[in-house]
Amino acid sequence: MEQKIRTFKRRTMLYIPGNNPAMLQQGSVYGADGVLLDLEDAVALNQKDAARILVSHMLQYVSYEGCEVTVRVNHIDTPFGEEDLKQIVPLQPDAIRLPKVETIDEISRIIQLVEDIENAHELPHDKMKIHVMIETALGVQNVYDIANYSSRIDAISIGGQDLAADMQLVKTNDGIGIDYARKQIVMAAKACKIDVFDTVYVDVENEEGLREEAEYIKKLGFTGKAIINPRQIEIVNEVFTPTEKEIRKAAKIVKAFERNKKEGIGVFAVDGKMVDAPVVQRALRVLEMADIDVADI
Ligand SMILES: CC(C)(COP(=O)(O)OP(=O)(O)OC[C@H]1O[C@@H](n2cnc3c(N)ncnc32)[C@H](O)[C@@H]1OP(=O)(O)O)[C@@H](O)C(=O)NCCC(=O)NCCSC(=O)C[C@@](O)(CC(=O)O)C(=O)O
Ligand SMILES: [Mg+2]
Repeated sequence: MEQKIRTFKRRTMLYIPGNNPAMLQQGSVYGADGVLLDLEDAVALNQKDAARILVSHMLQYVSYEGCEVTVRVNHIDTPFGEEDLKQIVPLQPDAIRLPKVETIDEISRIIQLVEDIENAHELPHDKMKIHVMIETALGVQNVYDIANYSSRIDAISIGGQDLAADMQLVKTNDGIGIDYARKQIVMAAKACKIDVFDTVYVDVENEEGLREEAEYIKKLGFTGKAIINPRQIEIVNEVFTPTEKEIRKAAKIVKAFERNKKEGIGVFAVDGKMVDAPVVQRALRVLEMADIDVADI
């Protein structure tokens, strides 16, 4: 299977309401790895057209340098979804994020429409990536087939607020109700070798709670997390950035691996712990996340 894991950082993706010019203008200055310009649930129904126009202007005239720019469009079956795609796709943001995808039929219709629009504008099909959001019980059941549908899908994410609503549960800070879905979605992403993003943490004032949740979802295997406020960036970035200790350990493993490889040794011990190929692979990932070139260690 084609290897699709991205090599650059995607720790934090900051949602910005698509009808808020000030927030849209300054969204990339806070240090998030990406911005999510939102036409969907952050925008009231009577603001949908205005938001689409504003986001289109921002994509053309604001420099989001250093940030991955993703636009979340409305669902294809709403009165706004098709027009969102018609206006946004020609501007080719780095990615579009598709909310509440539930079936292969939906994803196939959306990708067909995206590619029809690209054809009409003589645009390539391999530049703008597609992120799929899983936000309903049916979506969770179909997640692997959806994620695996097209090589343009390079990330999936869980929408915890909508999923909790669909499951008719009260979303608690410990995330128990959506835990199965988180794990299922991570596993589907890993099987497809694509990135996977966690849902937002809505309690903006609760820094400790955010840190705990970020640490938990990192352990589950998430690539990063959607966030809603600039104050959340530093905490999540920190959790997803390797510590000095982790970097030193990873460098030691990789160096030992290089030494042993020359002598034909594939399994050995570092500080009393067995090291074999998967351990080396994880150590390399730590160095990659810390922006350290193996040649420099
Ligand atoms: C939460 C709050 C109201 C708090 O307001 P506050 O007023 O207390 O904010 P303050 O901290 O005081 O702001 C200090 C300074 O930062 C600026 N500033 C704040 N937020 C900024 C920002 N986002 N972007 C750029 N700038 C920002 C602000 O303008 C000010 O600038 P300045 O005046 O110059 O000092 C505000 O942040 C906000 O609206 N957030 C975005 C909410 C949003 O997009 N929701 C939809 C996406 S979720 C969803 O749909 C669920 C999901 O689909 C998703 C999934 O999980 O993926 C699912 O189903 O789960
Ligand atoms: Mg949602």
